[in-house]
Amino acid sequence: MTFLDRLRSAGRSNGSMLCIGLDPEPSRFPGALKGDAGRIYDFCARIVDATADLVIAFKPQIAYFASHRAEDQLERLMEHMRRNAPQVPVILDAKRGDIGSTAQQYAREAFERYGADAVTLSPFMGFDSVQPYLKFHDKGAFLLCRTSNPGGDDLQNQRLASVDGQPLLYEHVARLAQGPWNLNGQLGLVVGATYPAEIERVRRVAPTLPLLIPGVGAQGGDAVATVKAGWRADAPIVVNSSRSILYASGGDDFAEAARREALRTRDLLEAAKP
Ligand SMILES: O=C(O)c1cc(=O)[nH]c(=O)n1[C@@H]1O[C@H](COP(=O)(O)O)[C@@H](O)[C@H]1O
Repeated sequence: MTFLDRLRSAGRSNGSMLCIGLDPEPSRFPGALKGDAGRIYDFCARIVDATADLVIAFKPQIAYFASHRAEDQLERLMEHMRRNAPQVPVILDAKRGDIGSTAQQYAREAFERYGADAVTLSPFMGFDSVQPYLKFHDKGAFLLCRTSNPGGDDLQNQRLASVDGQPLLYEHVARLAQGPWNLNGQLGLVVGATYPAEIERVRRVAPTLPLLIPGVGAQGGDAVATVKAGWRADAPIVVNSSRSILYASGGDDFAEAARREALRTRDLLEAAKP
């Protein structure tokens, strides 16, 4: 089964395009867990167990684990998700990007060490920095295209006078991912929910790619406009929300509160389908 098949299957069975981002920040943990980096696994596993029937994917962000020397807890969490939510694909958010020989190591880290189904990558260093990930044929890779942050403008919105049609840089990334770089149909794109008009422009260039769309919830992206701009019956969109779900409650009911917020967000997204 390819990554895209797994994504479609989870989207169908859970009736969802919501992805929950696992960005554990111990200082924001509730009750007895507060401040305890040794409980990152416990916190995330509770969230996963409370929401696995509501999501199209989970997206752990590697920095939230590595900065606390908690890679072992990320390994345990990946195993936990494989065991308890095997139908839900896991996107490791690592935003890697390096020369081929180093990229091979990053690919092994994501797909062999952590067993992720897909990874996020920066396309800045070009095709040979992406290719090592594509050798894992059943895995996926999302290339940063039009990111959700304001500084995304600095480079991604530059016009490329040297390329036919003079596209913006992010449109060129979308064109490469839809066409020549997508050797085995493993690529997707990251576009921010904070810029729905740009999602529409990306969709014009990349009509069939899966889109990972972070920025609803804490970053204030418009969930309804996002779905209207990006949703296609045959190309899944994966709309990520992290903080507003993880920290929906600061109390011991955090998992139940996360479930309520996930349900609300899932239903809001589903209702916006054209
Ligand atoms: O690749 C990403 O996931 C990503 C790309 C992007 O353009 N913007 C963005 O916020 N993200 C990630 O998505 C998550 C957003 O978290 P919240 O703002 O708390 O929902 C974080 O893990 C970010 O690192």
